Parts: sequence; C-alpha cells; structure tokens
Amino acid sequence: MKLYFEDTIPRGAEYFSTLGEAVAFNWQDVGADDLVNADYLAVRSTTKVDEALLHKASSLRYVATATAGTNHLDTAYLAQHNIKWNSAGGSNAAAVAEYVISALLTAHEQEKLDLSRITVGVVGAGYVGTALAHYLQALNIAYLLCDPPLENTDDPRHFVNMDRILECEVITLHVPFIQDGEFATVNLMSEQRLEALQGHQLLINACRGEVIDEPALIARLHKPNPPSVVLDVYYNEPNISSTLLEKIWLATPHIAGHSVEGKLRGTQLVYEQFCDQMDKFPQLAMEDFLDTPEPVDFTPEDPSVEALSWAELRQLLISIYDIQDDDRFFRQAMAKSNQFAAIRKSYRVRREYAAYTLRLSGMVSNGIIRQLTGLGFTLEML
Ligand SMILES: NC(=O)C1=CN([C@@H]2O[C@H](COP(=O)(O)OP(=O)(O)OC[C@H]3O[C@@H](n4cnc5c(N)ncnc54)[C@H](O)[C@@H]3O)[C@@H](O)[C@H]2O)C=CC1
Ligand SMILES: O=C(O)C(=O)[C@H](O)COP(=O)(O)O
Repeated sequence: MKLYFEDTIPRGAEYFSTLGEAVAFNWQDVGADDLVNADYLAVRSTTKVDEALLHKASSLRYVATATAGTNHLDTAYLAQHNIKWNSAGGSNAAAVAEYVISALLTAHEQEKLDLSRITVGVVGAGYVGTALAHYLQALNIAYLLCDPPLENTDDPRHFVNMDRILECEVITLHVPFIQDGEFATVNLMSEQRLEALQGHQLLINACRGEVIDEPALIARLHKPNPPSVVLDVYYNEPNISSTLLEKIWLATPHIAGHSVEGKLRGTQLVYEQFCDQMDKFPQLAMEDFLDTPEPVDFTPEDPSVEALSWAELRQLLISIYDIQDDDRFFRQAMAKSNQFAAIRKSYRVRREYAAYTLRLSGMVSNGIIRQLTGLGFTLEML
C-alpha cells in the first residue's frame, strides 16, 4: 500500500509509515508524475487536488485533507473516478475560536468596543462557529448565530438572518467557500453589505478570502468611518493585496487554525480515516506526540466574584495567544520578503487553552470555575 502525503502534514511520516510505504511530496512542485503509484493521498489546503494532479493516479482510492476546508479538492472529479474523500472537520475549530477571542480582547483593550455591551454575529455555526459560541458563552459575551443550511434542519439553536447579523458590533465569518447554489458563500459580504458597515463595527474573516468581496472591501476602507477589519484569509493567496494589508486593523497569514493541536488533530483524523479504509485499528494517538506545558499559577483578584474582569481574562488568554504578535510578525516579514506562503508554512508553536492546567489557590467562586472550564482549561485546586 502506498500512501503519499504533503510534506507540511505534521508527523506524516510517523503516522503513515505504520500503514504502508509512506512517501512525502513537496506541496509547491508536486505534479501528476509524482502520484502515479499512490493508493492513498493526504494533503493540506495548499495542494490542489484536481484532474491536473490526478490524471495519472490510476490506483488512487482515497484522498483525505488534514484541514477543515475542502475547496482545494475537486470533489466532482473524485466522485467521477470513484475516489473516496474526507476532511478533518473540527480539527482546528478551537484554534480559530481562540484567534477570534484574542481579536475581541485586543479590541476591548484598545477601546474599539466594550465586550460587556456588544453582540457578536457568528456567520456559520459548524465546528468553528460552535466552538466560538462556547467560548463567548463562557466569557458572558452576547452572540447571535446565522446559518441558513442548519436552520433548515432540526438543530435546536436559535438562528437569525444576515440583516440582523449586520447590525451586530462584531461580524465574524465561519462558512465554507461555496461557489454556487442556494447557500453560496462567495462574496457573502457583498459590496452592499460592506457599504452598510460603520466605524463602531468589527469584521473578522478567518474562513476563506472569497467570502468577502475584496475589491468592495478595499473601496469601503478608503471611505469615511470604515469598520475595523481583521483578516486571516484573502483573495488570491499567496499573492495578496498590499493595499488591503495597509488598510486593515489586524492581519495574519492564514494561520488562525495553526495551533499545534489543530494541525496534529488533522493528521490524526486522516490517519484514522485511512485505518478505517484498511480495516486496521488505530495504534497511534496525537497525545503520543504532544508535550504537556507546565501548570500555570492563577490567582483571581477577587476569587469570590462570579466572573473574572476583562483585564484578568485578557492577561490570561493573551499570554496563551496574542493575535497582535502574529500581526506584527506578518507585516514585518511581508515588508522584508513578501513570501506569504513561506511565512505561514513556518508558523510558530502555539498551544490551545485546553493544553494548560491552571493552579488555583483558596476558595474560588463557581462562576469563575465555570468560566475557566468553559474555556477548556484543566483546574488544579491547591
Ligand atoms: N483560517 C483558518 O486557518 C481556517 C479556516 N477554516 C475555514 O472555515 C470554514 C468553516 O469551518 P468549520 O466550522 O470547521 O466548517 P463546518 O462545515 O463545520 O461549518 C460551516 C457552517 O457554515 C454553514 N453555512 C454554509 N453556507 C452558509 C451560508 N451561506 N450562510 C451561513 N452559514 C452557512 C454550514 O451550514 C455549516 O454549519 C472552513 O470551511 C474553512 O474554509 C477552518 C479552519 C481553519
Ligand atoms: O483547515 C482549514 O480549512 C484551513 O484553512 C487550514 O488551517 C489551512 O492550513 P494549511 O493547509 O495551509 O496548512
């Protein structure tokens, strides 16, 4: 059995060599001739899986992407050729949610908004939108969900339409890139919707660049009273617009999902899908490859109150993930090299909240305990 994998898949060699002959390929120059003997193919979002890549892969039976998004797979072509496929939905949901929380805490600190008074409009209530909603709930930040496809199912949650979302102080996008059909998301943030946004609003896009009409966004940002904008994704990556970069508040190089756990969970899910296809029991678990960070001492200013202050929450959560670090590094690196792809592929080590144990001393209120466990921390009471 020959398993070919994109070389940016963390621990790909360790995982896939337990199932057969594992062959790494370079995502930048892989071509049809490289995959002639592949039975299984594992990619991340930077390998475009289409006829051009697969037309010589006559023994290929299964393609898996270790990412949540699937728009780099030509699924119609795969179906036509009886090649099964799957993705790693949910693998990096916590990472993206923590990215959004970091942006919100930073906006609060810079007095762009007041987290006690705003409503966050979450567009797309799948793995990422749901993970974000759990964090917002733990932080007592009001939110609304918009997800017309889910609203048509028996999902018991309350959903609102896009018009209501556009009234929120924060609009954060977590939908797949879908080009056509009833629920197409291409240019979901259309010129008309962008024109309606005002200076007190924050627009966050950590799903796919094509979900915002980017020329219309650039035009809006050149007019009076523009919204603040946080972007992780862009039109035409890796050749992104430098004009846009200059005009947005926070910019990162498509790394919202790149926590250590987010990427490794993607590999684990693909490995388990391959095992399932081969009728093998998975022998490896992602914990085999992860170290445990040292416990962190955490003493609330007033342990008897029911909720931590924004300043305390910010101090704790920003010490784990600070989006401003990524913004600064990205802008400097782009000014130096303009190598978007290389910058994102050499992303730093970033752990998720759930990797950490907090050591709390003394009696702490149930409200604080609920907040911290709701964010995913393990608590150790001293
Ligand atoms: N920047 C990054 O590093 C990452 C980006 N992503 C992107 O975020 C997307 C969402 O990720 P997941 O939550 O894991 O996917 P998911 O498939 O679990 O959830 C997407 C949700 O969007 C909803 N949706 C579809 N069309 C819609 C529309 N027109 N309006 C409102 N909602 C709509 C779906 O019903 C679904 O519930 C991925 O497809 C991927 O493109 C995901 C992870 C990391
Ligand atoms: O999971 C997704 O969808 C993403 O956008 C990934 O975070 C993209 O990561 P890479 O494929 O670029 O490593």
